[in-house]
Amino acid sequence: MKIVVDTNVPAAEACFGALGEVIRVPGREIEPATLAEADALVVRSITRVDAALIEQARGAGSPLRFVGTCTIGTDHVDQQALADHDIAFASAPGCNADAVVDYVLSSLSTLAERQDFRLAERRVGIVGVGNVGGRLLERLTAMGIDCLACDPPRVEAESIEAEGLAGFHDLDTLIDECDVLCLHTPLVSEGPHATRHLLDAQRLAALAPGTLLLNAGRGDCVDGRALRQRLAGQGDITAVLDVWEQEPAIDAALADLAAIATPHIAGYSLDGKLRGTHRIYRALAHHVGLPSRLTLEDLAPAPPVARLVLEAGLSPEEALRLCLRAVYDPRRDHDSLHREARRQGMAKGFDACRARYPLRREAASLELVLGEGARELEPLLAGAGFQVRSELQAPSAERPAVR
Ligand SMILES: NC(=O)C1=CN([C@@H]2O[C@H](COP(=O)(O)OP(=O)(O)OC[C@H]3O[C@@H](n4cnc5c(N)ncnc54)[C@H](O)[C@@H]3O)[C@@H](O)[C@H]2O)C=CC1
Ligand SMILES: O=C(O)C(=O)[C@H](O)COP(=O)(O)O
Repeated sequence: MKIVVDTNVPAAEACFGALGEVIRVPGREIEPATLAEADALVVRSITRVDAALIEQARGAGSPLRFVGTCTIGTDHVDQQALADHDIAFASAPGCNADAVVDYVLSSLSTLAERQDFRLAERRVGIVGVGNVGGRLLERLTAMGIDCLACDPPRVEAESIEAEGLAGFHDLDTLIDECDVLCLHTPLVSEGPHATRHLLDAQRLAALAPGTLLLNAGRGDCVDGRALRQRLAGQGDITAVLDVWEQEPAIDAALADLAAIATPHIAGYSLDGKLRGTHRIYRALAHHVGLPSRLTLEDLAPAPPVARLVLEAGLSPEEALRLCLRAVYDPRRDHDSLHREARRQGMAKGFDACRARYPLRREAASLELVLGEGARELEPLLAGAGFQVRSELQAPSAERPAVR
């Protein structure tokens, strides 16, 4: 079996090599000719697996019978076209959701320092309460932060009482009542809950001065032109943008105006990427009737920063920021996007940052040991997703490296 795999998929040789011959191809270079002899295709989100790719590959005799994307989002895959050609499909729901939540928490904490506010005094609106938004809601609530949630498709599909969704609100209520708006919606082009330009010019104009807008869903969910105009004109709101229209050739002027601008890496923890690879490895093995013996734990190395000891002297805000930055500091990715864009132009720079992404682990991989004087930080830091123990307890027997 020949398996074409995007070069940005980690551990592909270890996983897919056990099932067949692995052929590495950069995601943006995958075209019909690449699939001439491929039985399986494994991508991330930058490869458009559309009807044209499938029809031309099949027309030229490609034996393709499986496509897997090691990502949460599936908007780059035309699933109907795959079904029409009897090609199986798998994705990796939730694989990097915790990494995105780390990104959000660390970005908010960084802006709280820069703009001198206390996160605990802000109300956060979460739009799209699935794997990412749901975990964000859980962690923020556990940290004692007031949140409002918006997810009309869920409210419509589920029984409100049974699922405890009574506290959900519509988007315009979040816009009116929240200081921070976090977007975690998929890109849906059609239908009653379409998300393309969900934040359009009108909604962007309705954001109160001082609002902090964070988009880590899909770039097309926000009207980038209107956002650029609001930021350039009034300059009274703050934007944290990880996703963009027309990646990788994104609007450089918008990137300059964003307080934190990153190249679609919110989910780029090693843990998240390995979970994605491993899910697709298992799906492909199942599809071809082979055993999948490798476990996720086989793939993940020990985290480089395994433990921090906190003693008295830090405010809750300082402690939170320090611990979040020990796993992820968004300023690094913001700086590297701007540096690489200056060096090689935006499109190449954007992709270069993603291709050479430094090692990053998730909050759950870091153990925090609280000394006597730091005990009161426990609810905040455990709520933020760290493993927390007090000095007097025995060390935890086993570290959950990747789950
Ligand atoms: N920036 C990054 O690196 C990453 C971005 N993503 C993006 O985040 C999206 C969300 O990820 P998950 O939470 O794992 O997906 P999910 O499918 O678990 O949840 C998405 C939620 O959005 C809701 N939704 C759909 N349309 C909506 C609308 N019009 N208004 C409000 N809510 C709406 C859905 O009902 C669902 O509950 C992915 O589809 C992907 O596009 C995911 C991972 C990494
Ligand atoms: O999982 C998703 O959905 C994402 O957005 C990915 O984390 C993005 O990673 P790439 O596909 O751009 O490598």
